[in-house]
Amino acid sequence: MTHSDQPRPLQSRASGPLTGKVRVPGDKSISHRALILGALAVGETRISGLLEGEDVLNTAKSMQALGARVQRTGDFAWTVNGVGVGGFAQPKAPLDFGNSGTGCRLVMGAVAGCPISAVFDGDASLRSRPMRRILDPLEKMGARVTAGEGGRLPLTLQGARDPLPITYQTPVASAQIKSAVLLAGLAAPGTTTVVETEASRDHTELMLRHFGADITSVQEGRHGRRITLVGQPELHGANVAVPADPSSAAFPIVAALIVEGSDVVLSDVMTNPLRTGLFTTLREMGASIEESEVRGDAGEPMARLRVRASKLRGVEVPPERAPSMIDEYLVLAVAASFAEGTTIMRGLQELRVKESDRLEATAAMLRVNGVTVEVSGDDLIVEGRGHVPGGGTVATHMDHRIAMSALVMGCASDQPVSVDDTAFIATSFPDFIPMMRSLGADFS
Ligand SMILES: O=C(O)C1=C[C@@H](OP(=O)(O)O)[C@@H](O)[C@H](O)C1
Ligand SMILES: C=C(OP(=O)(O)O)C(=O)O
Repeated sequence: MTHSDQPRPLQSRASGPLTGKVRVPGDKSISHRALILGALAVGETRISGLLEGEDVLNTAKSMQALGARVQRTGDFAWTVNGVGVGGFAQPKAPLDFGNSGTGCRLVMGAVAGCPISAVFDGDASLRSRPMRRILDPLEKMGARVTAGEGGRLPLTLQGARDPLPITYQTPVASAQIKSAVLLAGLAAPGTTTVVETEASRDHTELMLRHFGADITSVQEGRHGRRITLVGQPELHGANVAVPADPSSAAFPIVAALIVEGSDVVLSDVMTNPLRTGLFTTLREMGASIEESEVRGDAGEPMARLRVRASKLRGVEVPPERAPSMIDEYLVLAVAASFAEGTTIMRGLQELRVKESDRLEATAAMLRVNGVTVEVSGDDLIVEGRGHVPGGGTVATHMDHRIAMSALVMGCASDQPVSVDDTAFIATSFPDFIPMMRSLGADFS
């Protein structure tokens, strides 16, 4: 487990305009994948801009424990010398993924295609999250699992000696399920197919192609995808430049929108359309977010974003947008609290199985700060009044995104907003507090 320290509370109070230019850290999803694919490739992978947050560092450690050589060569610069598809060694100790669902679930997929056994574990938050959604397809591919009730961590996964290729329809839109199946499918002969009715982030597909795999993705139905991977490729080491994480950028963006007079620039923000639902929604609410310097690397687009304080209005966010902004609803709810009018966010059932029950935790964060909010089934309804009273203490429940969202809320609320613990921010955005202070935020 990663956090045994005392909780680190913090208070956020209204400040003058936020101004300046920042680059938020590397994308978390891409960072995990670069380490894992580097470990499954033959030869050297050089990664620049890696997110050096606890979640990703735990994935790096697990790759090392499975036999890859992982080295830090400079600031955010890492090399991985891989073992080849199916080549993981038996780890000598349990693999500890801390707070990270992505690291744990993707590595389960990679291990499922190797004839080794590994124990997977994590912190109290990760131990409470569902793993059956990953274990079910991996068992179909030949892996064997010994787990506690409901397939929770800690669990032992015995990879398949002769993994079977499968066609798998994901039960929920989840890039973690899709990626686990594809990573296991690398070691299987023939083709592994994943069908999703709602497209989820496609970083695994893009990066597999970049490392030399034969993988195709075609539209399936209105919003879905059918992804087909040819098994047993020789992946070759590659260079990966990790763009800035749009899910981390979301926090300074919303802060700039709600603090009067703000003008903030964010460089290299990844703008993969399967990740930009928040930007679409904020623009519908009236946000001024200008894109320039648009470019791409290894299939991942990125841009410079200029964000200026804006008068926001309430909107309705359709359920089919959820996969492209699944981690951003917490901070969207903060923006919605400062808007004029009602914001309805539909189809948020997946928020209940993140680092915390984010649907209830978001509602509690707003309520304790004087915002009228309702959870109705899987929908979140926020009554925006153009200002937020604040004055509350937010329970973060081992969840980095609750802590950061609450601190953003305090940047413009009438009274300061307190959070009970900022320690988990280090899982995804270690420099969040100093970076926000550099823009002018008042955290103390
Ligand atoms: O594949 C990924 O990198 C991620 C997928 C999403 O989870 P689900 O696959 O559970 O939707 C997201 O919430 C998580 O932060 C990162
Ligand atoms: C859900 C998240 O991550 P994970 O599933 O990797 O724990 C997140 O970062 O918001």
